[in-house]
Amino acid sequence: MAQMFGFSVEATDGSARKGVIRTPRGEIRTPAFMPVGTAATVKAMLPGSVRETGADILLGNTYHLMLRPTAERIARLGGLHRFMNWERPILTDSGGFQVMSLASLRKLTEEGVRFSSHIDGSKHMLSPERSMEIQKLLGSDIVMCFDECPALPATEAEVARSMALSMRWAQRSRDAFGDRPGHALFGIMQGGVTRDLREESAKALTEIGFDGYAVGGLAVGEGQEAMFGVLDYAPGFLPQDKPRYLMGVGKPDDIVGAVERGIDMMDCVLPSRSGRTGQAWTRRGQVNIKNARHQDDPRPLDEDCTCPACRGYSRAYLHHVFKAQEMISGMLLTWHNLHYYQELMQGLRDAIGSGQLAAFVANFHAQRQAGDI
Ligand SMILES: Nc1nc2c(CCNCC3CCCCC3)c3[nH]c(NCCc4ccccc4)nc3cc2c(=O)[nH]1
Ligand SMILES: [Zn+2]
Repeated sequence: MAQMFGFSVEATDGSARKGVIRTPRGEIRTPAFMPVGTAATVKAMLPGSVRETGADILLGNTYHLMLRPTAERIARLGGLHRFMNWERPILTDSGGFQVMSLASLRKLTEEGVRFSSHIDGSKHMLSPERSMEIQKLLGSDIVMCFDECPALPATEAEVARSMALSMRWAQRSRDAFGDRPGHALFGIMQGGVTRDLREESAKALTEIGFDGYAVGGLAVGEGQEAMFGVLDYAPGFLPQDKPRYLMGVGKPDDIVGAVERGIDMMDCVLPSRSGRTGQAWTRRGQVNIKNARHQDDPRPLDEDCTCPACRGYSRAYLHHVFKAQEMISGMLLTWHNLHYYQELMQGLRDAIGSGQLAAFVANFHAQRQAGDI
């Protein structure tokens, strides 16, 4: 029997679930945070270090890799896992979201999106079929449907039209994906902040049938309150025996709130991107290490953290290497942030497993102070 893709829920606490996704390349403990490896690397991290932080899976991207070095070249070299020396699961986004936020001269039609590369201006096209082909060439374990995420502000009519297009593209993605044992295809729910549209989108995706379902169209500027408002009902519209993936989220408190509302997987550039700019996330809140108040501070970022940055260095040192723009600065803070995010996920998994999520969440908020700590 070809090794399959499967999801099992081990425990629940309210709407939250603790589970595991089984893939031929390894297991993914949920709720899971997926570090982002945009250009076939989690910036400033070796793959072994990403694993040491506790990550079971990381993200790749159709848009960036199709432009450079191209999916065909990566396929010729043995696929993305071999290419970037990460043999565990990889999820790739379908490219639609990045085209709309990064490419120039974009032309959106029923067929797909024509655009010019933000790297060298060359002309490209993405469609459900081409996106499936690229993700297959990359060899990703979890493939995302090619969708359209409407930019805000958008009227309800525009959101409805965009959602309908994404549902037609979801069917075309499903048809083009074919039958690939051990590989998964996830649908992406759209519908903005409108309950009826979200329900309609969930129904359409469930009828097509996917191995997992993402909640898309959020974390696009609507704010945490509106996002949680949607998450109060949207995950419940999706099959409860399949993983639910909230795309592009988020800050630690966004993650906690999403898990409470039934989300199993999340990805965000925040911990790595902000780490490179000197922004550390800790259990007691944020530390902007470039702030002069840290230049004589002998304490670690976080006394309770066991990451290399916190065990080997003072805030004074981290402040220094950021001011001096030394490469080690981004390495240490990225490692710390990814380590903190994975520790948060482990805490959430343990709390759900022991029916203590409410207490965990209360303690999470009680420890956090506003401002720079
Ligand atoms: N298909 C698709 N992708 C979406 C994404 C990209 C998720 N990350 C992919 C990852 C692949 C590798 C390259 C990087 C991206 C989203 N990201 C956000 N918010 C991010 C909000 C944010 C948060 C922190 C910093 C910047 C932006 N909303 C999203 C909605 C959608 C969506 O509906 N459809
Ligand atoms: Zn640390």
